[in-house]
Amino acid sequence: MNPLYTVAEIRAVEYAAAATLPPGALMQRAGQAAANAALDLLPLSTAQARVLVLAGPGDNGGDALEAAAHLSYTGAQVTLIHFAPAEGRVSSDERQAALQRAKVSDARFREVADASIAATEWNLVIDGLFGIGLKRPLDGAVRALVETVNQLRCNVLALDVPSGLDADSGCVVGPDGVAVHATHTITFIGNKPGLHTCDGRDYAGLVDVARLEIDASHFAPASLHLNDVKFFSRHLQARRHNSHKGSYGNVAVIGGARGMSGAPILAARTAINSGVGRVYALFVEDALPCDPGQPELMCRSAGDFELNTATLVIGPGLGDSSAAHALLDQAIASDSVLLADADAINLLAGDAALQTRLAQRQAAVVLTPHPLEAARLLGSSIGAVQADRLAAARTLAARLQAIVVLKGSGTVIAAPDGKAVINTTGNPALATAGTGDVLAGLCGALLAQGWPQWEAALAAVWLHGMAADVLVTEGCGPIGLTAAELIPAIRTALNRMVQHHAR
Ligand SMILES: NC(=O)C1=CN([C@@H]2O[C@H](COP(=O)(O)OP(=O)(O)OC[C@H]3O[C@@H](n4cnc5c(N)ncnc54)[C@H](O)[C@@H]3O)[C@@H](O)[C@H]2O)[C@@H](O)CC1
Ligand SMILES: [K+]
Repeated sequence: MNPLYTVAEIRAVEYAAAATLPPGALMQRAGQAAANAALDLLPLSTAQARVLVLAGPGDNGGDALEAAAHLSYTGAQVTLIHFAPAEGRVSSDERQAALQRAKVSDARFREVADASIAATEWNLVIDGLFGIGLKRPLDGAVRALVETVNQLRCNVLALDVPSGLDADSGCVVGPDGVAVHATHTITFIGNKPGLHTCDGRDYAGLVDVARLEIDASHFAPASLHLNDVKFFSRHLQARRHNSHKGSYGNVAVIGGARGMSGAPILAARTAINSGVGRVYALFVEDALPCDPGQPELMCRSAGDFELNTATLVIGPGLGDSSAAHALLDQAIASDSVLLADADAINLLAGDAALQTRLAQRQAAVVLTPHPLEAARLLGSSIGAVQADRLAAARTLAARLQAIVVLKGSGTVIAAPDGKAVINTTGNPALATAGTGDVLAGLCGALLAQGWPQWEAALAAVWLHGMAADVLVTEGCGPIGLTAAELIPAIRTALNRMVQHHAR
């Protein structure tokens, strides 16, 4: 189910597989797969197609050379920019063989200066500059070339990884780095986390995996996957006729410092629209008498509530007052399932003893930090969290013995045992105020309806992103989508999924 592999794991598979195959077989298969992917992106009559192939100094360049030779035999007009290995470095044997094949093909080798890159109407660019062997930021002539290619308006097919992107972390390498902006990526042997999180989604475009016919026995079990409905679909249960509101749990959202009452309202509205039997909106200060837009919510002062009677979603607009701190303390001490978001995470970051007690809780805990909140908890910086989002989420999950949902492009969900998932739904419409409150309310709703914490987190993140994706296709975003608009879209997505999956 959509496993993801680190560079070290891919190298191990490659090493084991290569030992059982004729020399060069994997590169030849990669080149053939790349050519096939390129043909899918070209006009039917390839004779007129102009293809620019960039071949770097390593084996990623070898894949590009193989692909260039194949494409030239289809009649495409292939221009090849070839970077030889740096002085003192030798080509692998398979790369040398690929170079010979490209040289005897109809592909035309050109220097960058003679290729009229910016002035030509290319049908496709193939990026085979660097793959998983990238070691440092792109600079010099290669950087200038990538900047020129990024100005072109045609499709760009990256081989294995868009050059300049780190395959493990999804970061563009370097403080002021550049990377190829691909519209499509064909990645080899196995899928890679860096194509799906941090900058990855912006640079990789549509990702396809070419396994290169490697036998399954060479792959170790993966601890990292892309999110998939199959991971949580068995919890999408049809409702029984003989049920009542007590059958679907209680959620209490705790937050709403002065001036911040919208945050718990958004979370609470999401919870009631996601199927919870009873939802309380609890305010640390100045409780609203009711929510006229959602009168089903019970609005109360947080201090008067018996915390053991509901799944607790604490944090939206909670603030950092001593009353807020005391509420978090009591919530952690309660026996209830607990989701901590936003200000609850900030308060936790400043109180090591509370973190220890959170880690020792018997009842389930889910945390939903964005990168800054995660950085506060880790005592690091946003830059450090984003540089390795998987490590940040896994470290927090292990330390706090909680499911951690590290939000952002390619949200990472991590468990204390190290397993992790990267989400695939969602889009930049979610980069607006209140969407985190909606996610917290949705996840709390699933927890209150009896979902285990891991599956609740996976489903909540998936549905939240899917609702945004549907709204964008309807023209409600990505510009100007509001968090409240997600709520009915989440309800529709949840009901459709239950209709589809439940027995
Ligand atoms: N070896 C094999 O069996 C296979 C390799 N494959 C391809 O090989 C790739 C990995 O090949 P390599 O390990 O040679 O690595 P790359 O081709 O990604 O690049 C490594 C080369 O680039 C240099 N380099 C790294 N960063 C640089 C930078 N910023 N500026 C200038 N030079 C830089 C390195 O010194 C090295 O010479 C994969 O991504 C994949 O595309 C595939 O063909 C599958 C099979
Ligand atoms: K590449």
